[in-house]
Parts: sequence; structure tokens; C-alpha cells
Amino acid sequence: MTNADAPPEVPSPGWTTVLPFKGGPNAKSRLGAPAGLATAIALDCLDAVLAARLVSRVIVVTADPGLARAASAAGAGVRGESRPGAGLLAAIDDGLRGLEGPCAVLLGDLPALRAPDLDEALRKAWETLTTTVPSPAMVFVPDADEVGTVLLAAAAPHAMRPSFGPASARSHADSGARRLDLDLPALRRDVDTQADLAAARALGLGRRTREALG
Ligand SMILES: Nc1nc2c(ncn2[C@@H]2O[C@H](COP(=O)(O)OP(=O)(O)OP(=O)(O)O)[C@@H](O)[C@H]2O)c(=O)[nH]1
Ligand SMILES: C[C@H](OP(=O)(O)O)C(=O)O
Repeated sequence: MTNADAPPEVPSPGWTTVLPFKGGPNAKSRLGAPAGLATAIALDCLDAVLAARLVSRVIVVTADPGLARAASAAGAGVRGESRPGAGLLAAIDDGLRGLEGPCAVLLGDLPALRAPDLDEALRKAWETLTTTVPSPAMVFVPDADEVGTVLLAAAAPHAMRPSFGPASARSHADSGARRLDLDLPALRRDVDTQADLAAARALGLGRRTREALG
């Protein structure tokens, strides 16, 4: 197919993006990270989301007062957890409550993420949600290991059925979400372990994470 034959790009509207941050002393426990590193990873990810052109509103959900202050100072809307300690899915529910229009949940442990990566993913998400027949209710991007999920998106919050947790890529696919095939390694590089952190470093870490690592 030549460029002249390519279908026209579907313009994407602005997205509300929900970012859950656990924070506190138990954040990134598998990484064995000191609190400063977990916070740096979260805030680098937030910076990329705030800079994305297709993101019109950012909602951070966290029970961590320090992260809440930093996220608010950076320009994000911040919500506390209505049921602290109830876990990730409860926090995501808090973030999605009362939203309207296209919305995405992005997990907040992506320290190599850049704004153009997220823009490309959201553009593809909108195209897939609006032009695929039959249209999927949700789309998702699996993590680099193909086990977890980094991004889940829908045209409206009532269509969101998040099933983040163990093997969530499979759970989201089983629930009818369409997988987005994207060549965006930094978007898919979540950091759970030291090996993941080394892989993220090779892609290029955000400033705060670099500084936290010395
Ligand atoms: N608000 C909120 N965010 C959470 C919660 N659990 C996980 N998250 C966030 O969801 C994303 C993915 O979670 P994980 O990779 O399991 O992160 P984590 O729980 O800090 O890491 P581990 O302790 O190693 O499991 C990260 O951005 C976490 O901060 C929670 O209970 N509340
Ligand atoms: C929550 C989970 O994240 P992971 O623990 O795999 O980072 C997921 O991908 O759904």
C-alpha cells in the first residue's frame, strides 16, 4: 500500500488518564527499592503523562501524602484512596469515578516513558476503539513480559472493566479487550525487579530516577 492509499488517521480527542501510585514504604517491594527510588519512578512517569499532547486531564490516585503533594505541584489532579489498603483495583475505581469521555489507566512504574510514546498509544487506542468492527469495549497494551498490562483504555468510563493483577494481559484479553500492537518499548517497560530496572536504564531513564540511582 502506498501512502496515497493509507486510510486517513482518525483524530483522537483528549484523554483523561488515571495513574495509581502505591507510595509509602511498601512501594516497589520486589525491586527492593528505597522509598526515594519508588517515588522518582512514579514522578518520572507522571511528567511524561503531563507532557502528552493527547492527555487533557491527569488523575493520580494515591494514599501517600508526599506523592500527593508532588503530583499536585506538578499539575495533576489528585485523589486519595476511599478505602486505603484495599489495593490497586479499588484505587483505580476511585480514579475512574465520575469521569466522562475517553479514559485510560496507566500503571505508574514506567520510568523510561516519554510523552510521544503515550501519544502514539492513545492515538492508536482511539483508532482501534472507533474503527474496528465489531468495536471492542476496551483496548490494552501488555507489559514487556507479555504478562501484565501497562495501559487500559476505553471510549468512556462505563466501558472500563479493569482486571489488573497477576497475569492481567490474559485477563484483559479474555474480557474482550483488544490488544494494541505497538513498537513502544519504553511504554511497555514496567519496572518490578532489578533486571527490569536495568532494561529501563538501557532505554533511557527519566531525570528523577537517574538522580535517585546516583
Ligand atoms: N493507589 C494505589 N496504587 C497501587 C496500589 N498497588 C499498586 N499500585 C500501583 O500500580 C502500579 C503497578 O503495581 P506494582 O507493579 O505491583 O507496584 P508495587 O505494588 O509498588 O510493587 P510490588 O510491591 O513489587 O508489588 C504501580 O504504579 C503501583 O504504584 C494500591 O494499592 N494503591
Ligand atoms: C498490577 C500488575 O502489575 P505488575 O505487578 O505485573 O507490575 C499488572 O500488570 O496488572
